[in-house]
Amino acid sequence: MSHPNIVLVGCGNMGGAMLSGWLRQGIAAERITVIDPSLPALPDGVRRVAEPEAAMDVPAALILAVKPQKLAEVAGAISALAAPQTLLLSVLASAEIATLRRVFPRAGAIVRAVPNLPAAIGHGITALAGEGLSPSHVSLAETLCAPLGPVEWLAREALCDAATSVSGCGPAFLFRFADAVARAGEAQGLPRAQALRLIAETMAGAGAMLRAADADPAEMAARVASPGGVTLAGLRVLDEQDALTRLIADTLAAAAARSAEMAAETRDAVQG
Ligand SMILES: NC(=O)C1=CN([C@@H]2O[C@H](COP(=O)(O)OP(=O)(O)OC[C@H]3O[C@@H](n4cnc5c(N)ncnc54)[C@H](O)[C@@H]3O)[C@@H](O)[C@H]2O)C=CC1
Ligand SMILES: O=C(O)[C@@H]1CCC=N1
Repeated sequence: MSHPNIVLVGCGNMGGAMLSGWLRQGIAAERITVIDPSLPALPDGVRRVAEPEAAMDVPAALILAVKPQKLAEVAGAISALAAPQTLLLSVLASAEIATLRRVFPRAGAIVRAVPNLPAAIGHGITALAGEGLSPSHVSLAETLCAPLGPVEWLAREALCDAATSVSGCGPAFLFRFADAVARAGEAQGLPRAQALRLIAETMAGAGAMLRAADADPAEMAARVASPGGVTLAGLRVLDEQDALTRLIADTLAAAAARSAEMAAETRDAVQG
């Protein structure tokens, strides 16, 4: 199979996870160039430059993985790399396709991706959005994101804020939950490290069951809770006045609102 040539702009947490995934998937290192002024250490064969060079070939895929605040700064330097034969794939939270189109007017197609941190170990999930894409652009976007874990296409770009709040930020919310459980377990006498091992495996196991089963999470909880038993006593606390549901709704609403706000900031920075 011939591999696309790829230019990755920004090789931190997310760009680094994507790069590892492509190499694991068998994409030849020689086909990949990383542009990052911090010049991170890279696997053998991957080309590394601090800034774009005049003689650089136009890539089949240009991946943007810098912080959203850097978009205006990087765009000037790399916009020539996004040509009509190029798929621009951006993982920037809150950079709208219209904003990206404004700074990359010649790009053949633009896809907005919402990945998450477990991508670093191949267990992420990536939500994608794009309009008017050709089958080959859809296929290339999926090839680029598949090494990170499953890929989901969103029905419309406007759902990116919601996807960011659910799965983009989701690992942070679950890490907080694990921390709270470990603290509570510790208060009941368990060593913290052991409490963390217990909750980490419990989250992984419950997640695997949720993914595999055709059941609703409420039914899954009911399978754990024996009538008059221990789980029910705990669930009553979570369910009292919908405490957990309301806390999570407020948490995700705050994240989605910030995502929309950042989209406006990024739009303004680019227009500025
Ligand atoms: N970390 C996460 O869980 C998620 C991150 N994202 C998005 O991924 C993007 C990257 O986030 P992280 O990887 O966490 O950030 P990071 O800070 O780990 O990586 C950013 C990289 O960009 C590089 N960089 C800075 N200026 C540059 C320039 N002018 N040209 C090229 N490279 C430059 C930095 O040296 C760094 O290596 C962000 O836009 C974020 O919204 C999206 C979903 C989840
Ligand atoms: O916190 C952020 O802005 C990014 C987007 C989702 C996860 N990290």
